[in-house]
Order: sequence, then C-alpha cells, then structure tokens
Amino acid sequence: MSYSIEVNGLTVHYKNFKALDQLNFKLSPGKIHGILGRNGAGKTTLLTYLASFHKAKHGTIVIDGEDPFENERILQGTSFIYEKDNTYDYDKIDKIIKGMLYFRPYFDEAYARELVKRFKIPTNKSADQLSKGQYSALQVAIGLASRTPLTIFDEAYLGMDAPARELFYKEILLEQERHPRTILFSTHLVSEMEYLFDEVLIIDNGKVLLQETSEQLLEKGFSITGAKEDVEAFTKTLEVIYEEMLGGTKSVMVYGTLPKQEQREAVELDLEIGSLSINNLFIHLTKEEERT
Ligand SMILES: Nc1ncnc2c1ncn2[C@@H]1O[C@H](COP(=O)(O)OP(=O)(O)OP(=O)(O)O)[C@@H](O)[C@H]1O
Repeated sequence: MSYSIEVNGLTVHYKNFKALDQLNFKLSPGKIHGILGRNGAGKTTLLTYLASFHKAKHGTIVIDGEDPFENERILQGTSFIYEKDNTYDYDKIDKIIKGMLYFRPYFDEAYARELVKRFKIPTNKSADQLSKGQYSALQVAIGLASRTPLTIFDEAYLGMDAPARELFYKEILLEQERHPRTILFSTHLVSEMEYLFDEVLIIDNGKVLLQETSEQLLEKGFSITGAKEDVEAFTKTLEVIYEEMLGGTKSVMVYGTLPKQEQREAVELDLEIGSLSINNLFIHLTKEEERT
C-alpha cells in the first residue's frame, strides 16, 4: 500500500522568516522520491509538515485523499525517520521493537530482528548506549520494518558507515519490490543515493526549483570528451557547467539537451557523449551564482 501526496500553496513561516514559499507539487504513490536542496533550503520543514507534526496554516496538504493532520489512519501509515528520536532512548532494543507493534499496524517484527542482526546492533544495550552509526541503523531498520505506506527518511543514515549504508540501500530496493510504498529521502549523499530515486524534487530557498522523474532530469545534461580544440569548438555556444583536462583530452559537462543532428556531428568529430549524474545537475542548478 502506498500514499499519494498533494501539496498546494504551502507556505511556512518561523516568525518573520519564510521557510517555505507557496509550494505546489504532487508526489506519485509507490515511488522513491529524492527531496534535495542545499543546507537551509527547507527540506526538514517540508518533511515535518508531510509527517503531520504541524498543521498547515497557509496552503493545503492532502495525503491519500485526506487532510493528514490529527488523522489517525494517515498517521498510522506514516513513518518519519530522522537522525535522533528521543522517544525510546532508555529502552532496550528488544522492547523498542516490541513497542512498534502497538502503533505500527504493518510492522514486521521478524524482519526488524533480522535487520538488527544484519546491521550488528547490540541488542543488550538501550538506545542511548548505541554508537551514532548503530543508532542510525536502528532508526532505518525501524523505518524499513514499519512498512508504512508513507515512509520518510530525513538524513537518518548520517552516522552509518559505507557498508551499512550499502546494506540499507539494497534493502530499500528489495522492500520496494516486496511491499511498494511511497518513500521520501532527504539527503546530501546525492551521488551515492541517486540510483534509488524514481523522482526528484529540488527545493531551493523555500521554493520548488524543479520536480522531474530521474529519467527526465538525466536528459537535461550531458558530458562531452575528446581532443581539446574539437571539444571547445563544439561547445562554444553551449552552457558548459564544468570542465577538466586530462593530457590533451578535454572533458566538459553541458547543461541542456543535444538534438539528434548535433549528436551525429559529435560522433563524426570523434567526440564521446556521456550522461551526467543527478548530483552534477543538482550542484549546477542550486549553486550560489544562480541565485538572485
Ligand atoms: N525553529 C526555527 N526557527 C527559525 N528558523 C528556522 C527554524 N527551523 C528552521 N529554520 C530555518 O528555516 C530554513 C529551513 O530549515 P530546514 O531545517 O527546513 O532546512 P533543510 O533544507 O532541512 O537544511 P539542512 O540540509 O541544513 O538540514 C533555514 O533557513 C532555517 O534556518
């Protein structure tokens, strides 16, 4: 089961500061969404509203067809997983897992225990005795095993080492096949996680900068590599966002699409055309110089 999300005109103020400004977007159910943005862009603010921690004062949020605020059905189906959750700090891991069964109707206890084992989380300790990475792993294990139709991970994996993160990503993809749900990831580990995203929402300065499927986004840029002079001549009128030299070979990243005719010309010039990563495009789209 998975929830759809529709946000219309959402504006959020912290006193006089406007953290979110007229957000409008829809998130498709059953997909993995990367919620990207620079530090302070408004990601956590947005995610806490989607998790119904607060009532929207300006604008509306509709989740699975209903206003989610104080809505028991939607709340039971929503997990918000973040770096530090103080609700169960003094409890032993076993008690925390058992406790989930009371308010998470889809929670799979056996799967949670399997994950705890695979993440090597010591079960004889309480949550506040865990290392930072172990605590994060516990958080993501709970998020995975909760099987909530809307599962939000807000930088929950920060302390986890690379092998633990790799295990988490693999489980996300397996779980998405077994029990598809709507998953939201806010992350700064864009290059590492981008292969997981079906769709990407970029927030910049409290506004939606773009929302695309990963496929559409990847069509917005390309790399071009070849002899220095040929690359420079070919890209003279294009928007080059990055360039590097490797001996006599030049490689550049271009923002924009390349029509078929130009692709053929590039091949004739012996230039190699490649794709850009979502991370490259994200960096380019949100860099300071672009801001007014
Ligand atoms: N309680 C608060 N009072 C005042 N301003 C706040 C408060 N919480 C957040 N902000 C401001 O709102 C903006 C958005 O913050 P938010 O935490 O949503 O950003 P973020 O995109 O999650 O950032 P990061 O990637 O650094 O975690 C920031 O400018 C932040 O300083």
